[in-house]
Amino acid sequence: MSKDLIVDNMTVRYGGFAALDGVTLNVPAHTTLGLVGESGSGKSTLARAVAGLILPSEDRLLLGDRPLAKRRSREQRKQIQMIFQNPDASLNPRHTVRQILSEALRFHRITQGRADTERRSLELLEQVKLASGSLDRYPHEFSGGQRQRIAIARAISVEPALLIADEPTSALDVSVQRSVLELFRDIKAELNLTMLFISHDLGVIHAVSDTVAVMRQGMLVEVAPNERFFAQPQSAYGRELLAAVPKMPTAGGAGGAAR
Ligand SMILES: Nc1ncnc2c1ncn2[C@@H]1O[C@H](COP(=O)(O)OP(=O)(O)OP(=O)(O)O)[C@@H](O)[C@H]1O
Repeated sequence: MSKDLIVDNMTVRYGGFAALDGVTLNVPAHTTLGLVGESGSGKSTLARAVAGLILPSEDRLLLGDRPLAKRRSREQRKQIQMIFQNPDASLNPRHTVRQILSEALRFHRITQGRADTERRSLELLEQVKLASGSLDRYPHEFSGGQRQRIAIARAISVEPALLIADEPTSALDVSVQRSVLELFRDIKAELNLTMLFISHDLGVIHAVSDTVAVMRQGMLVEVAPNERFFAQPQSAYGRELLAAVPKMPTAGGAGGAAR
């Protein structure tokens, strides 16, 4: 079940340096927050801290009405799944797709028994538009876009409340990027997910986000509804980012079409 994400005053320090400096944001259930900002602004740090992969120095973090513990329980780990720029980060190269999916399904007790796991694995492949024959293949036998689809199948297999995608299309070429963005749009609609979607590419952010958050030097400088941000950014830095894009995609282009 999809849930609101509430990040209240989150700070992450590396030594004396605050990579994340008192970030507060709210992602309502069933919506996608697109997080944009230059390299080093703290986007991945925020994603990793929300996912529980790094420990914030200070914060209050809620998913639904439940605070997330510093040491996450199995249930809490299940509720937040993450997709990385490089799908290989979450795919064991020595495991077939069947093993990758069944391991996640069994660990989080989503399915019971071999037949149930097989049935659900096939459903997942269909959901991410991969052929059923993919189950017996290894990650290296797929293209980069297909591997990202396997990583997405693995992430949604455990029925998360929140999906975090950190530059999930940045390593893909443009045509593949578009089809993976369409997949994100489809699964968000089908599964009613809450999503935190990170990209330095404003076209991608325009395509997937309900709300846009702009990050700079570990702080949020603007949070606005998608249309409003792209029509009239309020922050000087938001205006700078938009001005740096040669030409925004039109309704028929990658941005508009994948919405
Ligand atoms: N483990 C670490 N130790 C020390 N500093 C770190 C560590 N991880 C990140 N940083 C620093 O924290 C800041 C934010 O990094 P982060 O990766 O979150 O930025 P980002 O916006 O995701 O950048 P990019 O778009 O390049 O991935 C950067 O200055 C980075 O050098």
